[in-house]
Amino acid sequence: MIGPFEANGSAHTTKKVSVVFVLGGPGSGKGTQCANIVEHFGYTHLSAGDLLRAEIKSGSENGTMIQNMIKEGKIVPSEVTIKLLQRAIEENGNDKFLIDGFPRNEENRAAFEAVTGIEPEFVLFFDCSEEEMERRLLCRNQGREDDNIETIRKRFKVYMESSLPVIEYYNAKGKVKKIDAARPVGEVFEAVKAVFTPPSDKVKAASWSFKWND
Ligand SMILES: Nc1ncnc2c1ncn2[C@@H]1O[C@H](COP(=O)(O)OP(=O)(O)OP(=O)(O)O)[C@@H](O)[C@H]1O
Ligand SMILES: Nc1ccn([C@H]2C[C@H](O)[C@@H](COP(=O)(O)O)O2)c(=O)n1
Ligand SMILES: [Mg+2]
Repeated sequence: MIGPFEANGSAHTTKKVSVVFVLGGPGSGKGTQCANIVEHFGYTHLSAGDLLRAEIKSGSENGTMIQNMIKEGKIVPSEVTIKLLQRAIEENGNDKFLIDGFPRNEENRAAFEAVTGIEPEFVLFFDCSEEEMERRLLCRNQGREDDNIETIRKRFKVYMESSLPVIEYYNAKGKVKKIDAARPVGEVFEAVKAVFTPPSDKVKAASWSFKWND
């Protein structure tokens, strides 16, 4: 467990949570793999991008600003995104969260740490070539306003310039679990499972297969 987490900024509400940041380029498969992790390991999936898109739909006062930034592939000010993440964590009964697509830049990272006091347990990093990510985004077909070639290129630039340094920051702290995400979905998930399976369970699984083959 990691904490303390003061979800509403008051000293009275303290929820201890365990957080895994899920990072990787646009289209690397973060959302796809998070759905599998939720099913197998009981985490709650919070996608920063999904929360921002829901905020646009809700007609909030920040909606137009968020929409314009997403269309330009830019990163929304941390204050806005952190509030949405805090609210989602606080309203959820679970204590294990996958935070997908956040922190996206140094400002996101430092502000989240300062406001919540949360250090991620580890960072799951989906490593994939730009060519493969571009192919996937152009086929995604979910009606996202930012899945057009012009915005995709801007998102890649922001990823290289602002998001990779955050991954490097956590790598220097020994917190990054890197996954080769260029393979088919099932193969990627096998690698992901190995990261989430406690070492004691891996020993049990190995001895069962030994007995089976006996
Ligand atoms: N390993 C894979 N092989 C082929 N296609 C994949 C793989 N993983 C995901 N996809 C497909 O690629 C597209 C992008 O995947 P997904 O939405 O999970 O990426 P993402 O990292 O969440 O992207 P974004 O940062 O834009 O939200 C989807 O259409 C998904 O079905
Ligand atoms: N921390 C974040 C996460 C996302 N956004 C904005 C900018 C992204 O291009 C867009 C889509 O995110 P995705 O669904 O691809 O993870 O949402 C942001 O500003 N800050
Ligand atoms: Mg996604």
